[in-house]
Amino acid sequence: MDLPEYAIEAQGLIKTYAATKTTPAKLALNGIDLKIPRGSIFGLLGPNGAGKSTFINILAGLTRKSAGTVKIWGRDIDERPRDARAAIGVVPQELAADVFFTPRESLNVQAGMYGVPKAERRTAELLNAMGLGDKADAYVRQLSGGMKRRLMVAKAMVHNPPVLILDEPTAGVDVELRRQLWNYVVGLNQLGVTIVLTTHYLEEAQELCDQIAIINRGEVAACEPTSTLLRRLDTRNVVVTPEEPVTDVPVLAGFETKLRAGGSFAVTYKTGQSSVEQVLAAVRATGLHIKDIATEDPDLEDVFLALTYDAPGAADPTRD
Ligand SMILES: Nc1ncnc2c1ncn2[C@@H]1O[C@H](COP(=O)(O)OP(=O)(O)OP(=O)(O)O)[C@@H](O)[C@H]1O
Repeated sequence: MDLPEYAIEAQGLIKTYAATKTTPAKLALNGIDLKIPRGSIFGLLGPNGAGKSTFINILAGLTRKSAGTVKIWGRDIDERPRDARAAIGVVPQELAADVFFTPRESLNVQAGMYGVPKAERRTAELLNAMGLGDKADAYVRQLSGGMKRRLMVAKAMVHNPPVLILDEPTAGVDVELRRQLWNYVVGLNQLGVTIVLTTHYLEEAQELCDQIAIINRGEVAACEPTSTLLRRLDTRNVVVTPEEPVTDVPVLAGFETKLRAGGSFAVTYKTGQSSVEQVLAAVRATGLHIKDIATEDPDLEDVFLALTYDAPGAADPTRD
C-alpha cells in the first residue's frame, strides 16, 4: 500500500463559531494551510485562544469546519469521514475518564467502539506501556490525574492509528510522569506513528518536535523544522565569567548586559551586526579579566514571542 507523504494536510481551513444571544460570531481559524509530514513529531504552538484546539477538534470530527479541505492519512474528511477518523487517535485537553469503568474495561469499550476484534486487542500491552498495569482493575475515580491522562493516551491508541494527536497532554502532569509519557510517545514515533501535539511547554516542543507550527489568531505565523525556526532569531548571548565576580552589571557600549548567578553576566548581541570577538573586546575594554565564556542559542520562547507579538495584525483590536 502506498503511504501518504503527509499524515495531515489542511488547506484554506476556516472556522467561524456562530454568534449566540450573548456572544458575537468568532473567526477562530482564518485560512490554515498545514502539511504535517508522515513520521514526524509535529508541534502546534500558540498562545491561548490561537485556534489549536479548534484545529484538532476539526480533525477529530468534533467540530465542523466552515470552509477549506482536510485530509488525514490521505483521506478527505468530507468524502471519507469514517476512514479519516480511523487513522487518528486523539487525546483531548480535558480529562474525560469514564468513572464507572476500570482502565481495562475502559480500553475494551473503546476498542469495541472502533470495531477492533477481541483477538486483536492490545489492552494489557497498552496499560503496561502507560505504567498502568497494576491499576488495570482499579476504579478510574481512584486514579490520580497523571494516571487518568495516561489512560486517555492508551484509549487513543486502541485502534492502532498511524497518527496520534495530543492536545496539551502534559498540563497538570508532574515532571517525572511527563518524562514517562514523552518516552512512550517517542517510542511510538520510532515505530512509525506520526505525533501531533500542542503544548505550552516550549522547551518540551523544542526538545521533542522535529517541526513546529506557530499558530496565532487563527493563522499560521510560522511552520518550519525546529532548527530553522531557532536560527531565524539572530540574537545570541555570550555568558562571561570574570576572574573577579561582579555584583553590578558592566555597561558595554552597544550591547545589552544582564547579571547572572555567581557573578557572571550575559551579553546579548545580534549575529548580523556583531561578533563574539567584538563582545569580548568590549568586555576587556572595561578592564575586566575573563575567566570563562559560553555562548547560548536562542530558545523557542524567544522565537515564539518575536513571531506572535510582532506579527502583523497582532494589535488589531477588531479580531477578538
Ligand atoms: N464553541 C465555541 N464557540 C465560540 N467560540 C469558541 C468556541 N470554541 C472556541 N472558541 C473561540 O475560538 C478561539 C480559538 O479557541 P481554541 O480553543 O481553538 O484556542 P486554543 O489555541 O486551543 O487555546 P488554548 O491554548 O487556550 O486551548 C478562541 O477565541 C475561543 O474563545
